[in-house]
Amino acid sequence: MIEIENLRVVYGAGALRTVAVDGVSFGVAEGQSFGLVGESGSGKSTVLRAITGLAPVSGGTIRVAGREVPKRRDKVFYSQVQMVFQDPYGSLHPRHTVDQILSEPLAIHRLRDRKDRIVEALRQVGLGASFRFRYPHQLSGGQRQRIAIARAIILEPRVLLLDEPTSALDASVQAEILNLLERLRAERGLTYILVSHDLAVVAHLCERLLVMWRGGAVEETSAEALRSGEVTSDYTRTLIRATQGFTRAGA
Ligand SMILES: Nc1ncnc2c1ncn2[C@@H]1O[C@H](COP(=O)(O)OP(=O)(O)OP(=O)(O)O)[C@@H](O)[C@H]1O
Repeated sequence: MIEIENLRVVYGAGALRTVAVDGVSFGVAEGQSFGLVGESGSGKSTVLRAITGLAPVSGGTIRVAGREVPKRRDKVFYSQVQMVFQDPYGSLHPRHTVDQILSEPLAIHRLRDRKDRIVEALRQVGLGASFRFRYPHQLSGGQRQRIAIARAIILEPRVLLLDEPTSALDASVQAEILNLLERLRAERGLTYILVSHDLAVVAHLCERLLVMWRGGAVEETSAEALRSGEVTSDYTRTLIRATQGFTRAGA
């Protein structure tokens, strides 16, 4: 479903030039959940932003469902690929109701039956129809993230790019959102790429993952190998040790 080959992303120029991602390659089969892990600044978010057209790709190729993505991502791309960000408050327009927030992608894609689609998307994320008339500040953090997920699935995409989707939430709400994401993937055959600094979250949701360091790929491995410690690189071993609670959560 997704093929990334030799991806390179360079921000800025001159003294401000930063090579954020260099020579990263991986593939994700349809229906699979793939994790990107690594310390802060390793380039995880940049990979997602490059796929969705929010970061400057200066080398390599990105294919979605066999098609190389066009330089300017088009409607076909956004009907296949949607992104969920870490901070649901920042990503939802504060003066728009849930109805307006969920209507926007439907209007852009000229889809009919908007009310029915909105009520159905709310149902899918476990919220009732009355939530249509609320503003983001009238929602809890978990409900806001459910709205962000509803907005991402309302166009019925095949791929969700999840950038730290539970990091801003309390532990109990985190678990609810992870369960919701797992259920949606199972029901809809969605393909996920999940960025998280939390190895327990990645091991819970993903079968395979790529460990990144300073913009490069350290190793591709499985959640199973993470849990049992059967990884090949010293860096991954250090990352496992540094992640507090991982052994507990993964045990
Ligand atoms: N818009 C930008 N302009 C310039 N440099 C950027 C920009 N966004 C990210 N970078 C740089 O690119 C590198 C990778 O950042 P990125 O956000 O992808 O890392 P990350 O692994 O997702 O980290 P975190 O978990 O802290 O978000 C960092 O050195 C960062 O400073």
